[in-house]
This record gives sequence, C-alpha cells and structure tokens, in this order.
Amino acid sequence: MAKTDLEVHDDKPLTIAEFEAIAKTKLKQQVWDYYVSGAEDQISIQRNREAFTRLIIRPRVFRDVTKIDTAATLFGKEYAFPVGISPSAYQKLVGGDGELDVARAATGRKTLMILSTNATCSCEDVIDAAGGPDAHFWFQLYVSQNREKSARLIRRVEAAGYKALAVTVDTPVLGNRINERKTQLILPAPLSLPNMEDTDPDRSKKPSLNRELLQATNRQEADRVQEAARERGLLNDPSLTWNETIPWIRKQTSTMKVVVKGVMTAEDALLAVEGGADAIVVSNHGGRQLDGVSSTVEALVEVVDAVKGRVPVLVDGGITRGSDVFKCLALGADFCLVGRPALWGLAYDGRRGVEMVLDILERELSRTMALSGARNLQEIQRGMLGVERRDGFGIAKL
Ligand SMILES: Cc1cc2nc3c(=O)[nH]c(=O)nc-3n(C[C@H](O)[C@H](O)[C@H](O)COP(=O)(O)O)c2cc1C
Ligand SMILES: CCCCCCC(=O)C(=O)O
Repeated sequence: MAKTDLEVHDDKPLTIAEFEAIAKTKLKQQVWDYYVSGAEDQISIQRNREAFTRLIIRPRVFRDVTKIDTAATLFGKEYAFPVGISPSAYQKLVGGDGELDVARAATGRKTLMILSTNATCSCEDVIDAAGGPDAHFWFQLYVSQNREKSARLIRRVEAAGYKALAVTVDTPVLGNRINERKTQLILPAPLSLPNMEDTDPDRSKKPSLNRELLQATNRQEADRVQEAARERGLLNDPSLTWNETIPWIRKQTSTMKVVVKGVMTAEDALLAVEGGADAIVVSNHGGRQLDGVSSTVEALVEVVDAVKGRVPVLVDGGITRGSDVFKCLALGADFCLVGRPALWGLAYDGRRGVEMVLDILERELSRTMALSGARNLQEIQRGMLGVERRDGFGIAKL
C-alpha cells in the first residue's frame, strides 16, 4: 500500500526550508558559515533558487493518475526516484556518523549517493554502511596535482565497488567565499580525510588549506601556500583539460563510468560528450565557485539541447521542492541531486533526518506529477512549463 503523508511525517519539519532553519540553530557558527555560503556576493546561489520561481507549470488534467511511478534508471540501475545526493565535504562536522549516515539513508530510500573526495569517512566504510556494492554509489574525484595519488585513489574506489567517478571540473582554484575567510573552518582532531591520504596529525592546529588559500592577499603569499599544499599533494590540479584529463582517468579504471560534474555551457557539454564522458552534471557547485554564473536550471536548457540524449544529464543547485525536480525533468534532466538539503537533514537527526528530507522531495514530486497529469517520468515534458511573457500578459510555453 502506498504510504500517506501522515505515515511518512509523523513529526515536523515538513519542508526543506524548515530543516534549514533548524540546522542553523544546531550547527556551530563556523560550520554553518561553511555549508550555507556561496561565493562573493551570493548572486549565483540566489539565482539558483529564483530561476525555479520563474518557471511556471502548465498542468494537464483528467489523465487517470491513480498510479504514479517515479522510478528512474541511470547506467542500468533503477533508483526509486530521480533525486540523489551531491557530494559535499566533511560531513562528520554536520552530525551523526556523517557520510555513513548519508549512505544509510540513500540506500534506505533506494537512491544515489555521490561521496566526496574530501569525505570524513573512508570510501570502503561508506560502501559497507550502504550494504555493499549493490548500493550503486558514485565517487566524486578531485584530481590532485600528485597524479600518482589520484591514480591510487581511483584504484581504491574501484575495488571498493563504486560504479562511477564524478570528476569535478569547476574547481581549478577555490571560489572566493567570504564567510569562510572570516570564520575559520576547523576539522577537529579525531576527524580526518581518509580518502586523501592526509594523515597530518597536527592538522587541527593549523588553519585549513581552504582558508590559507583564500586568506592570501597577494600573489607571493598565494604562491607560498600553493607550493606547500602541492608538496602535500592536497591541491586540485588546475592544469586539467578536455584533451588530457578524461583519457587519463579512463586509463586508470576498467569498470567505472566517467561523469563530468560542473558543466554550465552547451560548448563544454559538447566537449564532454565528444571527449567520451558517460554523463554530465550541470552544476555551479551550489554557487560556491564562480559568482555571477547563471542558475543551473537555466544552464540545463542549453546543455540538454546540445547533448541531444547521447548521455544522461544530471543537475544540482537550489533544489528544495519536488516541484523543482519536476521542472528540471521537464527541461530534460534525467536525474537531480541535492547538496545542502541532505546536510540539513543530517544536522536534524543523522540518518533519519536525511531520510525525511528524501521523503519530502519524493512525496512532493509524486504529488506534483499527479496534479500535472504525468504518470511517470517520461510523461513530464517541456511543454508542461512556461515563463511569463515579456511582451504582454500571459505565459509563453517553453
Ligand atoms: C559545504 C559544501 C561542500 C561541498 N563539497 C563538494 C565536494 O567536496 N565536491 C564537489 O564536487 N562538490 C562539492 N560541493 C558542491 C555540491 O556537490 C553541489 O554541487 C551543490 O551543493 C548543489 O547545490 P545545493 O547545495 O543548492 O543543492 C559542496 C557543496 C557544499 C554546500
Ligand atoms: C581545494 C578544493 C577543496 C574543496 C573542498 C570541498 C568543496 O568542494 C567545497 O565546496 O567546499
């Protein structure tokens, strides 16, 4: 029997916004600042949300919506609904068992989790928590300047059972995050980054690498910090290119798909497809990298139109409602991801909190589909969306 909303939510909060408000009261200031922050003037993080409000749903009725099927397939794996969890760093700072709780929740709700290179749990422990390789999780890769280190990591995550590498391409240098510069993010002593081979026992006494890089106010200082970080193999490689990097990654793995995360233009989407990427994630890193870029849902349109169905297109950024998921799917996305909403759930109540967040998104999507006359994901079409007409009164169909 289908679960009712009352059974799913026997207690509050009922919206992602409510989870966020509670997380704010629970997290330490520096942790909150780190997680909530976008770059510079917060333009792109705000734009991610605003763009959804500009998309207007054109519902169809009288379509027998007794049964709503939200199942989505990626790389041959069926997930219960098309909302997975984006990679985000240092999840043990947020609560509970960090990435282990997120993994348990994703498996519990039969969806995708992408584990960050900068996780506070090992890639092996996360797969174990998820119940083994059947979980069909992906691993997010920051390619290090120390390529041998990255090659070792790729072999390790492949052996652990990850099905794809999501290579983040929007972080050649760190975005200018003002909050992070003002409040220092500290990884307290027992926490470590087991996938990065960063075993420095004095780490918690030093400023974080992010902060050191962001604090450098002149080129000499920046070069000094970069050099120290390079020696420790902690820095992302800023020299990555389409010609070199995907072929190099492909050579390191015989089983994993290669996904490119952080594409925002049709031009790069085409290069990704031509370069052999197996999927694309349209993402502006939750507005944390280049401030002033478009919202991801705007970029999604040009990427979908350029890719023409040759590879799956995923999207993240500002998704906080099932209706946002509906809008992304209508524009042609195959799957959506959420970053911060999962963290707010984790802060609320560990695994259970993340499950509640996923449940809200699933229930809202399912209800939006029923109210729009879409019985399955294939029936969610671009024509079900419109935007306000600039030249007069009414809605222009997309
Ligand atoms: C605190 C934080 C840490 C993040 N860490 C990573 C990371 O380690 N690797 C990565 O590729 N993206 C990272 N991201 C970006 C997310 O994967 C994702 O693109 C973004 O959060 C989506 O936007 P949303 O938070 O509005 O859902 C991070 C985002 C946040 C908010
Ligand atoms: C040198 C890059 C570190 C990035 C850390 C995690 C991340 O992606 C973030 O947005 O923060």
